[in-house]
Amino acid sequence: MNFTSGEDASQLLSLDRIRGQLIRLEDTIIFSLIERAQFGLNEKIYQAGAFKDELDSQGSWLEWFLYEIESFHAKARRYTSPDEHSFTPLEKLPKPVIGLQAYPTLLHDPAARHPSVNVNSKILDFYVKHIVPGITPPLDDGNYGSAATRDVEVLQALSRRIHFGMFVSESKFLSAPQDFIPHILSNPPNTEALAGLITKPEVEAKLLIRLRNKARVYGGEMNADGTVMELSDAELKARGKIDIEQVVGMYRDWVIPLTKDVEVDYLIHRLDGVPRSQIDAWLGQS
Ligand SMILES: O=C(O)C(=O)C[C@]1(C(=O)O)C=C[C@@H](O)C=C1
Repeated sequence: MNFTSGEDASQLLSLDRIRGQLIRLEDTIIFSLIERAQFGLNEKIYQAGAFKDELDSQGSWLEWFLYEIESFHAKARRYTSPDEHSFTPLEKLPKPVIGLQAYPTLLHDPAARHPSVNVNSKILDFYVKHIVPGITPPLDDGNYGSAATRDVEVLQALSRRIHFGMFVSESKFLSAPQDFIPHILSNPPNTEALAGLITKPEVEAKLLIRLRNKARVYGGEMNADGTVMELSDAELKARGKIDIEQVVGMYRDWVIPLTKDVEVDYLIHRLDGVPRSQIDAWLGQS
């Protein structure tokens, strides 16, 4: 999201605007999966300690890549942007070399910074265990650097998409705080009721249809003369471009559920530090 476009918080937090970002990120995610799918699985790059002599580390080759790339990006202040979350713990990364940009305050700070809304370790886990083996042939082709470079790109895009749940949640909360407050204040917070309030089945259904169509178009092929080749989903998969079912399944089973977890985890802490007078004013709106 361009946070410094000069628009005010209510414009930036419009649900249509945020959903537009989620739709745009679908393109990034599908293209980066297509890029990764060119290479073999290269299982070794995900195994802890497989390169311990070369890297002097017990972590995996991919974790080393994340650390090195994120170290550079941290210097360029990437992780000071409210929609960016590093996979490497922030305290292990270098400080930005230039001053911080002034971002508008869109999120409730204590909720946005709460550790429970950072789901990067879950993203890394499902991506390595379920997505990479689903989209790549089970080969070791030695392209360890190329494969890990693409992995980092997919992971960064997935992380942005899923943590955008905080903006979705803030937008929904501000449009009807009186609906959320009783469930946040109940002891323990009523996570089921909160999940019910943020879930929009019709939006999810449209997303999965759109995603299938996008994956088919972006993974499609043309002849050298530019004519579009009519290929079935199975033929596309056989050509090794992208497995459409894997893309749709990844969103259905992981991306949407984790986005909802982020939304609910953010809401649970949405009233931390908020004065009682403000809560009463919100409740009085009903
Ligand atoms: O668009 C929303 O309202 C969202 O909360 C995002 C999202 C998604 O992950 O795409 C998640 C939950 C809703 O059920 C619908 C869609």
